[in-house]
Parts: sequence; structure tokens; C-alpha cells
Amino acid sequence: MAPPPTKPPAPINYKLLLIGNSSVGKSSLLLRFSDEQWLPEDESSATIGVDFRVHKMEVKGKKVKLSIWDTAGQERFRTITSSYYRGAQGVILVYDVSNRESFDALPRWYSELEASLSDKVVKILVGNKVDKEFSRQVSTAEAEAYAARMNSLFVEASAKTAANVKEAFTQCVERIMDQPELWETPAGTGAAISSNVKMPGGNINLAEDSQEGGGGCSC
Ligand SMILES: Nc1nc2c(ncn2[C@@H]2O[C@H](COP(=O)(O)OP(=O)(O)OP(=O)(O)O)[C@@H](O)[C@H]2O)c(=O)[nH]1
Repeated sequence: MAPPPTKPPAPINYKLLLIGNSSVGKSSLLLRFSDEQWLPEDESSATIGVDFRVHKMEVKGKKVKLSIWDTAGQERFRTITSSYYRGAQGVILVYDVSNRESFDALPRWYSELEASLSDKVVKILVGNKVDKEFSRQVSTAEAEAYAARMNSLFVEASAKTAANVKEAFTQCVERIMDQPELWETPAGTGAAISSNVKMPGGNINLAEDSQEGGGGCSC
């Protein structure tokens, strides 16, 4: 008798956050990563509150389903956005290599994370807009040293040219996979995300494929 058909293993769900000052390119990195798209500079607009996308990929031979939360960098949304940090296994902190202020703001972003998440959560510092080499204000060496001090992975990328964008997300996921304590715990900070995510206007079921293109939250 033939053995019963085996179900393919369910993908692993991970929650990632994108944080950093306004205009550093968080939404552009996400669009490049999830849709391989780039919007011309004058067509992109600031995120209102929080945006959300689901992206599936295979890492180390395993199916992974990422829910990626793109938070608005503007100060006025800070209280709303930080309420979405909980349960994240990975954080992508973005600054703009051509904007010193966005780099100098990083200690504030790190202390916000510290207040909400376990220090085991995987962090990657991404210096975006590396295509603007001619107007660089933050050197690679300085940012790399800072990332090391903050126990973060580091990469310079460009949402515009796609340089290192996939690598940034993949490195983050690989590091999460290497830290089972981040996703094996049943509850609490750093625990694997629930398959039902509460959003204004309804819940999103991450166990299904209904939200592939992502959704948004104009909170
Ligand atoms: N040259 C260059 N411009 C970029 C790059 N990434 C984003 N931009 C531009 O920078 C501006 C801001 O990009 P967004 O992706 O909206 O920035 P954000 O961090 O999501 O901004 P908030 O939603 O306000 O937090 C837009 O005009 C983008 O076209 C990049 O890699 N290179």
C-alpha cells in the first residue's frame, strides 16, 4: 500500500521591522526587495503610520514567510510605530549614507528598540543610498565600527540600484535561523509571531496567502 501523501512543511513565520529616520529609504528598500521595483524619486511618498508586506523566500533550504513592517520615520508617528515592535525577530535599521543626521539619530532608534525588544533580536544596520557616493557624509569604516559596537550586522545598499538589498534581508533571516531561542519560545518578547495579526480594519492571517501583495495601515 502506498504511504499517505506527506504535506510539505509549513513555512516558518518571522517578523521583521524596518526603522530609521524619515526619507532614508525604508519603503524603497522594501519595494525593491519584495517586488523588485523602484519608484522614481518624485513618485514616492512618506509612510503614514505603518505599512506591511508578506514575502516568501527560501533560506538555507527552508521556506520562510516574512511579515515585514515598514514604519514611518516621521517623529509624529513614533508612538504608533513603536507599538508594532513587539514580537519581531529581526530589525533592519536604516540610515542614509548621504545624510549625517540620519546616522547621528541611530542611538535614539537603538534605545527605542532596547525598551521594547530582547537584546537577542537580530539587528542589521543598513546604510542606504550608496549610489550617491559623490555626496557621502558617513564613511563605511565609521558605520561598520558603530554596528559592531551595537552588536549588529552591517551592509551598505541602494534601493535605487538594488545593490545589496536582497543580501541585507537574507543576512538578517539567516542570523535569525541560527538563533532558535528567538523563535522557539512559545510566548513573550522575541517569540515567534502569531499567525493572526491585528490590524485596524481587520486581522491578517499570516498562515494564508491572502495578503501576498501586502497591506497598509494608515493609523
Ligand atoms: N538615490 C537614492 N534615492 C533613494 C534610495 N532609496 C530611497 N531613495 C529616495 O529617498 C526618498 C525617500 O524614500 P522612502 O523610501 O520614501 O523613505 P522612507 O525611509 O520610507 O521615509 P518615511 O516613510 O518618511 O519614513 C525618495 O525620494 C526615494 O526615491 C536610494 O537607494 N538611492
